[in-house]
Order: sequence, then structure tokens, then C-alpha cells
Amino acid sequence: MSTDNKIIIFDTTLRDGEQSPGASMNTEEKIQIALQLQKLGVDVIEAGFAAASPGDFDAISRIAEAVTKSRICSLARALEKDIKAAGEAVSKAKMNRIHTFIATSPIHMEYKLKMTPDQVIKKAVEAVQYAKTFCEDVEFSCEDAGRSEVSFMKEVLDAVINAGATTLNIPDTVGYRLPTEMGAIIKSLHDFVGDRAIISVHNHNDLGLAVANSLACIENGARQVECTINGLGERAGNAALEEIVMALRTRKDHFSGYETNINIKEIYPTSKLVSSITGIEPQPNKAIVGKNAFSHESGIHQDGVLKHTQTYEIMSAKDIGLDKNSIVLGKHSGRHAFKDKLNSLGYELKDEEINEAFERFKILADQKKDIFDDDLRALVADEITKIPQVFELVRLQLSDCSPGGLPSAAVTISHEGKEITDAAIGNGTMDAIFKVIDRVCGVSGELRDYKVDAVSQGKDAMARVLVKVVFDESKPAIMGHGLSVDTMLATAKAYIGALNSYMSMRERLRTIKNHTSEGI
Ligand SMILES: CC(=O)SCCNC(=O)CCNC(=O)[C@H](O)C(C)(C)COP(=O)(O)OP(=O)(O)OC[C@H]1O[C@@H](n2cnc3c(N)ncnc32)[C@H](O)[C@@H]1OP(=O)(O)O
Ligand SMILES: CC(C)C(=O)C(=O)O
Ligand SMILES: [Mg+2]
Repeated sequence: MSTDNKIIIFDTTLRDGEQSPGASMNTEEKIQIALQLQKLGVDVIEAGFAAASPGDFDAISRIAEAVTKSRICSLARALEKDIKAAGEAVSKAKMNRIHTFIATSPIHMEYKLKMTPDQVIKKAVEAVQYAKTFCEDVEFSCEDAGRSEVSFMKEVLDAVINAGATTLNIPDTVGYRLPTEMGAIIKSLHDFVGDRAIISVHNHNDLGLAVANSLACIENGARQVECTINGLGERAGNAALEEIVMALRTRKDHFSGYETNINIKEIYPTSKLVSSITGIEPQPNKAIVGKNAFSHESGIHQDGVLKHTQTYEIMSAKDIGLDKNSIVLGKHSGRHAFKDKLNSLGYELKDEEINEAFERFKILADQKKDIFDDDLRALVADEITKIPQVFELVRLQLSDCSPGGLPSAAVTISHEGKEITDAAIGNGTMDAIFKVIDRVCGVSGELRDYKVDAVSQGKDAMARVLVKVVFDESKPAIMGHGLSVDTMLATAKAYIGALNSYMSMRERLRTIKNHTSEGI
């Protein structure tokens, strides 16, 4: 690997990431994440801010002992007590670093620190010198560099290099800068510093530009990027590690020669671990690790991806440690994806069966947000076991299920090309449904059994209703089943299904009798 273009990945999930409201982690959880970051291959782990609390100090010390392949670092203000705590916390690490900082922007110096620029330079130098008494590797940050004067930063950087700083971090603390501006700042500082120290960047995402700014900085001489898993961090977060790494890798044509030590197969497991520990899930459409990052919902895309993944994918889900991409069936899906999904569930249907099941799937997808495998199995079972539709339910309308009201049901049923509409009152809604169907169809069924269960998960799960009905006392009870997101509609469908089975059975018996009497 060319050392010139090696990009040092500095992960600050455990420090800046933890500054995300609600992301506090306990020591055991931090150790678990640190070990995973080591597996991911990050070069430097900023494990916390040792002076912040005894818990932070303890977590950093324990991580320093547990992790051997990544450098362990603690943040510290430009204050002796902070630096001492940081130095002690990282002392047991195989490779350690102290990261000290002070703000260099006019607004921070005047209002927050209440210091003159000269006092800031003096503090910065003293901090680096003191940090050097604990470890060789000292990083210095010009906090709020994005709003600092470049000429002043050059003075500060020159002074801290002479004091022994080995990495100079240029944070856009409030995420104010645009990529071209950050690129220009880094170019100017890199030209000034030369090979006296490594230039690092630390971009915040207030304008959604943290990753774009980090990439622009790399192109202009930065050789360390500070970032977090899932882009966690103060306010709108930090630059997301996974996005920077995958951009460098996927656009190698542009970022020619740049390399990181990241084992990209560990990206997804790391993201999952961080979200499960912090309870902060990346937004579904978040690049690389969002739930939808490798999912395809629309038919044209699904068809393309099934024919050749790269029609709609610039990275492979497998690369980042995900099992595979996913084809999510929904209202925008087409036949290719539908058929592929059925094949994967083990169904080999004829084209016309697929077409019919597909039409019913589209109707279902309009009513239901998530279509689960069990929904599809139920649809297909319905299709395969389909019996001739002597009576077909066209419409069902229910009214007044309130206590003391008169439950009634109105139906439109199609029979031999005609639509018949009628209504009935019952002892309950179901009774009204059965009564009106009996009346329209000219039968009198007696319900012997009724079962309803949810086909899949969620509040909008489809209901599968099973009925057992006797239409003729001399014949056994006939089963019927109905599927719908609405239980009463499924009930009506089940009853009509049983009736259709009865009609087709009667028809078969009649044919057999006729054949027998004709002597066959
Ligand atoms: C951009 C960043 O992410 S910076 C890192 C942010 N992280 C944290 O703040 C970690 C958690 N923080 C804490 O636990 C606490 O703020 C502590 C323990 C660090 C300090 O707590 P306190 O001593 O009570 O001070 P408090 O946080 O209220 O105020 C900060 C003080 O540090 C000063 N200060 C801020 N940055 C620096 C610096 N880099 N170097 C020296 N002094 C600094 C402020 O001017 C202020 O000083 P003052 O008391 O003289 O006005
Ligand atoms: C302490 C520094 C590096 C920081 O987090 C920032 O400036 O955003
Ligand atoms: Mg920060």
C-alpha cells in the first residue's frame, strides 16, 4: 500500500458519536463496540473524553487494555487536568494517542474561551508539550476550524508542530462549509504544513455535507478522516465511516490509489451492533447501512436487478457483510419479481396461474403495506385450490355494529353474468352476512364451524377465515376459506367459497348421475 495515499480511519463513535443525544453507552457496551471497530480495521479509536467522568475514564482504560490492533485515543481540552486524565487512561494501550484541542475561530475565542488569539496559541503549545510527556503520538485540533481564519490557523499549527504534534485536525465543528471551501482550506494548510505532520479532517453534518466535505479534503491532502459508524454524532452527526470508505472504494476510478485498512465485510455487522446498543437506527434510506440501501421495490428496477444486478446497484450487498440484496414485493412490483419470489418459495406455477395470482397480489398490495411470504403462500394456495366461481362477491357493505343497533349487511353478488344486490338484518354482523348471501343465492346454509387467524404479521395482517357449512342435511359439511385484510370481507368470501364448492360438487354429482344413467 502506498503510504502517500493511505487514508487513516479515525473512528470517534465512542466519543463524538456518544455526544449524540440518547446515545450514552455503558463500559461493557463500549468495549464490545471497540472490539468490533478493531475487527473492522479502524486505525484509531477515539474511546472517549477521559476527564468527562469516572465512567468515561474507566471505559477508555479498559478499551486500552482490550484492543491491541487499533490505536486508542482520548480527547482532552487544552488543560493539564484533562490531559493528565487522557494520558493515564490510554497508558496501557499497545498504541496510544492524546487528542487535545482548543477553538481558533473568532466567535469561540471571544465569547466562549474569553481568550485573545495569542493566549490561545500559548495554551495550544503548552497542551501539546504536556501531552508529549505521556505519549509520542499527539493530535491537535483547531476547534471550529471551518469558521477560523486560515492565516491564524497556520500560526497555531506551526506552533503546535514545533511543540511535537504529529497529527493536525481541522474540524468543521458546526458543519458550515461547502466541499469546495473545505477542499481549499485543506489545500492551503497542507501546502503550508508539508510533510511535517498529517492533516486530519473532522466534518459535521449540519448541512448534510459531512461526507462530501471529507472526500473533498482527502483530494486536497488530508490523510486522516474522523468519522463515526452510522454517522452518529453531536447534532446532525459526523461524517459516516461507511459512506466515506465505500465512496473511496466504489469510485476508485476517481480516488485512484487511495486505500484504507477497513475490512468492508464488517461494515454491516458494526452498524448493526452500534444501532442495537445505542437504540438509534439509521434512517431506512441511509446510504450503505439503511434498511432500504440494497432493497428494490419497483417492478422495473426489480426486473433489471434480476437480469443483471448492476443495472440498479453500484455496490454489492455482500461486500458490506449483508447476506444479499432484497426484492421487496409491494404495489410497484411487476410479474418478473413476483414470479421470482414464488419460485424462491418453491412454487412452479403455469403462466395463467401466475397472472391470476399476480392480479390478486396487486389488489392486496394496494391494501397492505408489507407483503410477507405467508401472504404469498396464502394467495397461491387460494389460486391452486380455486373452484369454479358460480357466485362471486362483488361488494359488501356493513352497517350499525354498535350495541343496540341493527346489524345489517348488503351484498352485490354476480351470478351467470348478472349482478344481484340485496340486504339483510341479522343477530350480529356475521349472521347478517350469511343471511343476505343465502337470500341472494337461494340456499340456506348452516354454519358448523368458524375460525379466523392472521396470515402474517402486523396490524394490517391478512385474515384467513375458515368456515364449515352444511347446505344439505344429507351431505357432509363443506369447507370454505376467504382471505382479506378485512375479517368480515374474508368471512363473506369464505362462505361464498363454501357455497361454490357445494355447487361444483352438486354439478359433478349430476354429471356422474347422467353418465351413469346413459350407461357409461
Ligand atoms: C466540539 C466538541 O465536540 S468538544 C468536546 C465536547 N465534549 C464534552 O464536552 C465532553 C463532556 N463534557 C463534560 O463532561 C464537561 O463539559 C467537562 C467535564 C469536560 C467540563 O465541565 P466543566 O468544568 O463543568 O465546564 P463546562 O463544560 O461547563 O464549561 C467548559 C469550560 O471549558 C472551557 N473550555 C472549552 N474548551 C476548552 C479547551 N479546548 N481548552 C480549554 N478550556 C476549554 C470553557 O471555556 C469553559 O471554561 P470556563 O468554566 O472557564 O468558562
Ligand atoms: C473536538 C473536536 C475534534 C470536535 O469534535 C469538533 O470540533 O467537532
Ligand atoms: Mg465533533
